[in-house]
Amino acid sequence: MAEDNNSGLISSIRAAQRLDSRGKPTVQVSVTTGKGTFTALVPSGASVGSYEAVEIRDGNPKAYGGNGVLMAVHNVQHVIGPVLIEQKFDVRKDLSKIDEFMVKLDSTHSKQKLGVNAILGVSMACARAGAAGKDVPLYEFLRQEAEMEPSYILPVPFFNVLNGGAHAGNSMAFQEFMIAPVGAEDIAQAVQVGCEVYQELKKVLARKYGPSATTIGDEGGFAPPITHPSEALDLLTTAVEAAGHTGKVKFAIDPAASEFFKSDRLYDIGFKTDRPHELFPNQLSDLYKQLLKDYPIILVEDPFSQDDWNAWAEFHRSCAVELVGDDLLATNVDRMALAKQHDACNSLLLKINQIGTISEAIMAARTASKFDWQVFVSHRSGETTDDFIADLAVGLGAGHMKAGSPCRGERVVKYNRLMDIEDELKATTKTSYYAGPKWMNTVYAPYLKKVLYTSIPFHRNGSIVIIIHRVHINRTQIKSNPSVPYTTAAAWEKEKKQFMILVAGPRSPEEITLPHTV
Ligand SMILES: C=C(OP(=O)(O)O)C(=O)O
Repeated sequence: MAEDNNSGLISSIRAAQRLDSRGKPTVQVSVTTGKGTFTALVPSGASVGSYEAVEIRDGNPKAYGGNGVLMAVHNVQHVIGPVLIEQKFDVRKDLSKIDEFMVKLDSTHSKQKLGVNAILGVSMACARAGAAGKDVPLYEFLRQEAEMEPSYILPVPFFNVLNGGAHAGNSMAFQEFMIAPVGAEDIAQAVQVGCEVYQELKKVLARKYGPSATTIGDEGGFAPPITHPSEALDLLTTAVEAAGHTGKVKFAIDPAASEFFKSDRLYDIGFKTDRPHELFPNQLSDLYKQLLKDYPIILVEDPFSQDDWNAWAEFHRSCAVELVGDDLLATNVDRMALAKQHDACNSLLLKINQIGTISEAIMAARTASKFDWQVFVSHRSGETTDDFIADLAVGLGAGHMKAGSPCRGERVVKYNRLMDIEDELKATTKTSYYAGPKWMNTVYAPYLKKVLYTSIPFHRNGSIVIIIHRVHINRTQIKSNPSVPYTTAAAWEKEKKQFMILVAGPRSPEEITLPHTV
């Protein structure tokens, strides 16, 4: 019994200043229990939204240009650590209590007193210690914390292969151009497809712009000398074709529009050049709609600034695409409630350091489910070699995750972890599947009433295809059995009398025509 207690009780919490992928200091936290010592590293963003929790930097110009995090390290070791240990929390079952305790200890809305970089490190390390205490993998621990179904969805990886915006020194205003191998069979194949397209893209860029165009941005994507988004999407189209993966790969964009929003409601997509190119929200919206028409884009993140509610709502009303709120939502349930009121989006970008504790991130994911939104798990541009978010994406059954390009250690560590999890799950009798079209339930829109968990809706032959993993029927949550997907209209015809399902991704059933075969 004593040993059992030791598995969950914290005996020490230590912190140290380490580096992130931009060579900027970050916080490392190590939590020790009877099961060992469990360490976590905290990520950091560049395009940081106004509603994010606040990280503490020392501001001493003589050390790391003011970016040191010794104060946050001090807060972990001398403020949070001692009182948390005193509480005798059991990390196996008390993660939400631990997180709540730290939130109260900080007492500010944005965690600016102790620093989100201090609090998050403790929360992550405690989750790891909790998993070890329960003798389960981290994804399983997080799944239980989130009270998810006991089946495992391996997320579609969204590789950010062309970088712009605040993440690269080129003239491209839009921050991210992602490829999503939705047509792969499993994670291993998705990673292979992503890598093959990435390598072809490198050759295409070298041929077109010379070898210097293959230098990379903060997230490991290339940063060629291009300015218009259609140039980027043409390059992706060519690379996908050259890699022989046409049809298997869809695209996603993150303009990160708060970065080029000007106070007078204008967006300047020339902001990285000496020639301003200012657009009103409706003009920017038209540009996106044209891109959606011309390319197989299945997801758009932050197309407008974080407070431009009208632009978000209008775009959401008029476009059948996964519309993700990043700066807009800041992984914050209050912001999510506001967005729901405005009907501004249909998907949550989930970044753990935007909110600052794992329990609050899980609550944001659960709130997204309640709203019938998608959850898109995300890294930060200033990442670390910590692979925590791969387990989180599986634990939450999020269906998709972005962690940059398949290049640079801090990015590939997440994709490698997903492949490890997949291998591990395949070796068990547990139900697991890749959130790609192999498991697609293709159904007729008029019969769709409420989907709780889908993968990303995507276009095929001019129609929108939705993968349904979990649905609500008369308020009862049921799982679609992944081994028996509704692959034909006839199969669905049989089931539709029992199932009333509502489309979560696209705007409304009326706007959708679905094909009836996979
Ligand atoms: C990952 C992103 O970048 P950053 O971490 O700089 O916010 C993003 O904007 O989605």
